[in-house]
Amino acid sequence: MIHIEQLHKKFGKNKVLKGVDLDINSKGIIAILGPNGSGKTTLIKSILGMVIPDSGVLSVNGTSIKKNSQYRDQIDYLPQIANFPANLKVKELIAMIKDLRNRPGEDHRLIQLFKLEPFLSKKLGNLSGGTKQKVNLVLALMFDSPIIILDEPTTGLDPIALIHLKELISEEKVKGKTILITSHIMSFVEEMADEIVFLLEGKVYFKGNIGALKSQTETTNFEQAIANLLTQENA
Ligand SMILES: Nc1ncnc2c1ncn2[C@@H]1O[C@H](COP(=O)(O)OP(=O)(O)OP(=O)(O)O)[C@@H](O)[C@H]1O
Repeated sequence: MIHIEQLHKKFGKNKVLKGVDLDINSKGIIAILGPNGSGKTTLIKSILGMVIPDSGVLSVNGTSIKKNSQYRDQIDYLPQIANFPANLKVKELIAMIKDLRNRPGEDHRLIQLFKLEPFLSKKLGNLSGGTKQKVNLVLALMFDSPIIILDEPTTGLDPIALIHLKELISEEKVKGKTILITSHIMSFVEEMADEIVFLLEGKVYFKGNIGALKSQTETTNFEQAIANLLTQENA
């Protein structure tokens, strides 16, 4: 489904990805974890064609993504920081994105779920951070694509919205989708993820399920297991 081989990316002298090898063939929820600045967003953006790697192989569904943009229609993406045009109204942005993707979207259900009706005629620049994130989620989840990539989806959400988000992600998983998620909220990851990919020093340092991670790091506490991975690296 997603095949990555020896992916390298540097920004100036900053070598961020230093030979990432990663195959994602399974359906379900894959959490991409790693310390701040470890290259999670860079990796995600490389898959999306938003960052051009310096070298390496990257293919989605068997087709190299080089000079190819068609594959992106198979992916729904939630960016970590949504830079919405401040003067646009929420309903105008939703209509614009539906128009751009030229596909019907399930926006009404998501608007209802996140109780966004009172905000539809408000300008994006006037919304709170959490409300902006709910709009971000509507835009990412309203299309029915087989691959979903969510960069820090829980940011700013209140507990009710977080419950709805978890339900939505679980529904997509049941439909047989592949869902890549980055998050620093370990309780969220432990509850949701089928598989962990841990980036460190520009490479995939660990890939496996939570049980394997816990046994490798000799702890039953997930947060501690992640901390132990880092200590193992420094040992
Ligand atoms: N467009 C860019 N130009 C220059 N440096 C960049 C650019 N994008 C990312 N970087 C650098 O690449 C490194 C990795 O950033 P990235 O956002 O991929 O990390 P991350 O693992 O997603 O971090 P976080 O957990 O903080 O979100 C950082 O040092 C960052 O400053």
